[in-house]
Amino acid sequence: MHPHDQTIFALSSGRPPSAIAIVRLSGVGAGPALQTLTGKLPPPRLATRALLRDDRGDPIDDAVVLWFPGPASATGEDVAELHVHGSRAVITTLVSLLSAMPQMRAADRGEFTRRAFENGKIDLTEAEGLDDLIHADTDRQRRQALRQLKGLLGDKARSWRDQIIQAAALIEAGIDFADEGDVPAELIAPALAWIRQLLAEIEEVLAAQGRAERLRDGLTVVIAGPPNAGKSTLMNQLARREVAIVSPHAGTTRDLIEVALDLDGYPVTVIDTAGIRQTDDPVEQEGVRRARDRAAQADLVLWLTEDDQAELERQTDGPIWFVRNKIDLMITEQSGAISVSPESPVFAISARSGAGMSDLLEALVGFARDYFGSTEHGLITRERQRTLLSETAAALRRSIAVVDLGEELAAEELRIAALALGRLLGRVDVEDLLDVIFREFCIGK
Ligand SMILES: Nc1nc2c(ncn2[C@@H]2O[C@H](COP(=O)(O)OP(=O)(O)OP(=O)(O)O)[C@@H](O)[C@H]2O)c(=O)[nH]1
Ligand SMILES: [K+]
Ligand SMILES: [Mg+2]
Repeated sequence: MHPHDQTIFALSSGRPPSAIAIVRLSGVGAGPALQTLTGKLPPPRLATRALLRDDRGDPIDDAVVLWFPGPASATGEDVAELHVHGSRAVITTLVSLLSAMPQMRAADRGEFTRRAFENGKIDLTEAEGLDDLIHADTDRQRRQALRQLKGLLGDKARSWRDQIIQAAALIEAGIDFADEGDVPAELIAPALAWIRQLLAEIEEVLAAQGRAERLRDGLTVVIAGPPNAGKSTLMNQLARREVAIVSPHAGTTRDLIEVALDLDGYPVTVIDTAGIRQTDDPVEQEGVRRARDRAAQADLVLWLTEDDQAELERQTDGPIWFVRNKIDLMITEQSGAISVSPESPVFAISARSGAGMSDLLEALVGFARDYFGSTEHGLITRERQRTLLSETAAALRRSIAVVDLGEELAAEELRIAALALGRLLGRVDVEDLLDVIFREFCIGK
């Protein structure tokens, strides 16, 4: 336990006004605060109606309060929740009353979760899962975050760490036995077999990753092409609202315009760009420069033109789909996927009428499916986790490689492997890291 002398509080629900607002408190002062506001402590873990009063005894609000005495609470400390009416006036009054109480202050970002972590309620991978869950935009992201929150990676890491420590103990026992000469092979062989088995498991998890990290970040699709091709019109079609200005004037779009889409559960960011052409207008030149830059970093470029002879400008080594627009103006109106060659498909659409859009959307969903792959079993969702797991695997590999040179060297590598897993779980020297991780959280979480 890391007892904090400060009690923290925060508005844990969204921005007021709202129907109901939840103010959460954690720390030794949570009980006294509840008592001061309501006159008495309610029974634990039971939603209880109570009239909140200020320090002069004037009523603030008719509320529902909850009392979770520690350590059986979310943070491991005493926790109180005040469910009040979500008006700015009620919340302001409540916050100023709480702030005036001794040893009581507003919580930093993620501070409730940090206390839960410090009190051993969750490990670091679960904290990361919690953060992902709060920020999940799509269903697939939500499911992935929930897997992490359930501690699947944490459970694995804990079990690997315990086994590595046991394998190291086997080897070290051998070293102690062998006062002179070599450690008996009967002790080393099973330890080595065990390490190989663990290495294989970790490598399997590492191989399945990458995809899961992608799901966190999403896929970027850039719409590029010559001016007036209808890029902004297509953008609006995909977004199903008027995010970008459309006009017959060539050079309308200058800035990059982004929308976040949920394509069949996959998070996709679509970016509309300035029409690419030679121009003397310095503002438009800057727009063209940004368009080229962004296209070069895209996971997929939709090169939109209204002329099927048009030159495709290749700014990226990545995939480019050729999309011919304004087919409503053509005599032969073939719409949809014209060529289904997977490397360079060609589509014909009318961004204005929507003709051919369903084929294009279907192809985009297919692209997203391939890009993200099967994420159902991905356990790693962050660079931090991948780096530490790779370090673990590397140390295990080295321990196998050096065992012939000396058992002490192998045991040392195993300690390094166990340490990396300890960091993954947040058990060892991660103090500096904690600030970085929890700063990303919401206030009140
Ligand atoms: N007939 C027809 N007109 C279209 C279609 N798509 C876009 N337009 C028209 O083409 C003109 C240019 O459309 P925008 O969406 O502004 O084109 P843009 O590529 O974003 O243009 P810039 O931002 O200037 O590069 C507008 O007048 C649109 O209404 C289409 O499918 N059919
Ligand atoms: K335009
Ligand atoms: Mg435009």
